[in-house]
Amino acid sequence: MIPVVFDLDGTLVDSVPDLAAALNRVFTAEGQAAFDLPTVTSFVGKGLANLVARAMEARGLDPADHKRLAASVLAAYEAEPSARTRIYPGVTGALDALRAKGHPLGLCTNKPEAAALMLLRDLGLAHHFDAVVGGGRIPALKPDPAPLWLCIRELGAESAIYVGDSEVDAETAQAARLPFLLYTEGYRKSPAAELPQTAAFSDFAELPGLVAAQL
Ligand SMILES: O=C(O)COP(=O)(O)O
Ligand SMILES: [Mg+2]
Repeated sequence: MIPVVFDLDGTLVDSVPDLAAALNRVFTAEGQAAFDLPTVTSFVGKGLANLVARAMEARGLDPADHKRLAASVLAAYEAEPSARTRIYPGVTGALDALRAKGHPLGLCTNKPEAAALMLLRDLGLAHHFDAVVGGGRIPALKPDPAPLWLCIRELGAESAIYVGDSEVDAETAQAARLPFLLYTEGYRKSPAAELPQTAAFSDFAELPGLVAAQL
């Protein structure tokens, strides 16, 4: 049975409140103003180091401080990755239904892998996934398709259906030439119709049917 591989932030979970808490803890300690949630949301998608770079740019900080600030934000995030993070409605039921049909499930996120694993464990999602590839495992990040292919290989497969929420995910699937199912309620910046996609859904109850339609 073909595997289904999921993105994490903005697809399975709304994690921005914890990302914002970690970012703001470090930035306010530096004497900088805190960011609101929509602004932090606009920084998400290409990993935590990139999120910190975008935040530094917004506050006009010296890029020479990036390594130090990125390490501080990662430490703050790893200390509390899940307290404010919520699973989107219907996710658990959809994962159960796909597994019951025999689909191996994978997770491919740009979030640093250790933090992603902590988050999955804290929210009781870890047991659903047969392979998890996060940021830092290999040098490449999505939209480079290499992390997605690594996840698919770890599932013992040569193809998959990819499910994500963002421009980065759509580009990743396109580069990999794999079917892409777009979750429309995540952190996408442009209109859903503008992203290359196989199909889109706004409710996880629709996902098992959409996957079945690809077979
Ligand atoms: O960490 C990010 O920037 C985005 O993470 P994602 O790949 O799970 O959406
Ligand atoms: Mg995402």
